[in-house]
Amino acid sequence: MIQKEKIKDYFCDNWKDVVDKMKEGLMLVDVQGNILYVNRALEDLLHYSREELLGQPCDILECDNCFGHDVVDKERRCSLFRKGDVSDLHCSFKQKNGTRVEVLKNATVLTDKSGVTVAGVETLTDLTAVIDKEKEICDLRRELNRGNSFHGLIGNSSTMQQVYELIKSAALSNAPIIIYGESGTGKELVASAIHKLSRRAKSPFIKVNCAALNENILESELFGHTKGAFTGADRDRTGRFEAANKGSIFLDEIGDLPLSMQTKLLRVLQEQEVERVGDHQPISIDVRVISATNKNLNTLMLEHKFREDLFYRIGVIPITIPPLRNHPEDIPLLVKTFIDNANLKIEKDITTIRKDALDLLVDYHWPGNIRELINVIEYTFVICPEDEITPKHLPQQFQKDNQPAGHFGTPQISTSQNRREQLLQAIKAANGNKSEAARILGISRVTLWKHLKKHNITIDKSAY
Ligand SMILES: Nc1ncnc2c1ncn2[C@@H]1O[C@H](COP(=O)(O)OP(=O)(O)OP(=O)(O)O)[C@@H](O)[C@H]1O
Repeated sequence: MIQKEKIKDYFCDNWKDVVDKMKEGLMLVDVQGNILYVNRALEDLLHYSREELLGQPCDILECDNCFGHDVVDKERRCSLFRKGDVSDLHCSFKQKNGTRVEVLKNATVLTDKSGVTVAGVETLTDLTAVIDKEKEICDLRRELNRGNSFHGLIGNSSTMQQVYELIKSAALSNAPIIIYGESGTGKELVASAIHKLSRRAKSPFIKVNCAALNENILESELFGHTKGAFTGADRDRTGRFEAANKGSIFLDEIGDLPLSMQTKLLRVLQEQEVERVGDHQPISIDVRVISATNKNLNTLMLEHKFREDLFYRIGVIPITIPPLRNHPEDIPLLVKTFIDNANLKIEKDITTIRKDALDLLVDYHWPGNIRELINVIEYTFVICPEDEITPKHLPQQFQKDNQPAGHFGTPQISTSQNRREQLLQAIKAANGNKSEAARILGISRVTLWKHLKKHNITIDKSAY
């Protein structure tokens, strides 16, 4: 007991020394988002000294996944205090010299004994080494795929050859392109191939997911804003259109763009100028627009959810990517490629897939397309202890007593006997990382979390 008290006293007196020993960067902020404290690892990570940061608004660090601010009783309040906590958020911060560093952010709110909020604490884990490793894997993957791939797109069928021909001719023109295709068919890869083959290849390729950004921030994301344009706009910010100048902008999920933004986008495309929010000074831009959607824009237009004039403006060259079930002859090559890729990533030595297992994959209807096929191969890597994939290693929807596949046919955790076992194997393969485990299983993080709770599984991070 005495020992415990002593340790407690030690922590109370020396907590700063303790947090200075941490490998993760740590930052305390007050409710307005002003920096109260940073540890040594954060100084090292962002190349600022403690003195330079203390008292500054945390916006100085330009987190690209910032919680934002609310205004409560006319006072600025960091939105973390409304959200409560945030875990494993992949984001980037600006270092003092302007370079961005990728980190994993976790944050929570600290309250005193009476429940009054006192501060927010954020920890930042440097992802540079992980990203370097991913890049290495990507290069090796590219090397492996050379000869079999068209700018990252795999498939030699005549159906895919037609798509490649269309990409090549579309890349030569400057006209706006719209890419249609079901989810997981490779629309982003096609957009990036068009950019790489175009005269704009050396300029930026900027991606915007129109469905992922909330309507309030979409305008400033796309067109930028000036300091003071709205509460929380503490500095000028370049929009994505300006960032894409001389290059291409990829507007993914354009069918989800709110009507108000459609009108603004149309104006920008007509005038080839943007105006930052809070400023009426037009800025000329030279950007090639590539859009994509898995929605039927004709239906959206009939329902008055998509503007007809914008439809004609963005859809000068339509490219439709076929669903995987329309070119099953590509499946063996895709499977081989994804097995090679998974071997690099998961460090197993699975060399082949048995013919009966491959036949099952070729005969399947692939509602989630190539993304689903990748998930299936990664799933088999978790399950298969041998060097050959056989039907018993495939997920539930390929088993004889199969139940209907779930949304997009992703590998579902569905048989009660092996459910727990599957979860444990995926967690092990993911080294205890929940996002990775969810990805391996082809389910969302929230679904994984529910399964873990149901099966009473806790992840002991220290074991990895
Ligand atoms: N032909 C292909 N060859 C190799 N990989 C592919 C191919 N098509 C898609 N992929 C891979 O499948 C995954 C999904 O592709 P992508 O994100 O481009 O699909 P999408 O059509 O944009 O999907 P969504 O509409 O859901 O955003 C990615 O990992 C991508 O690399």
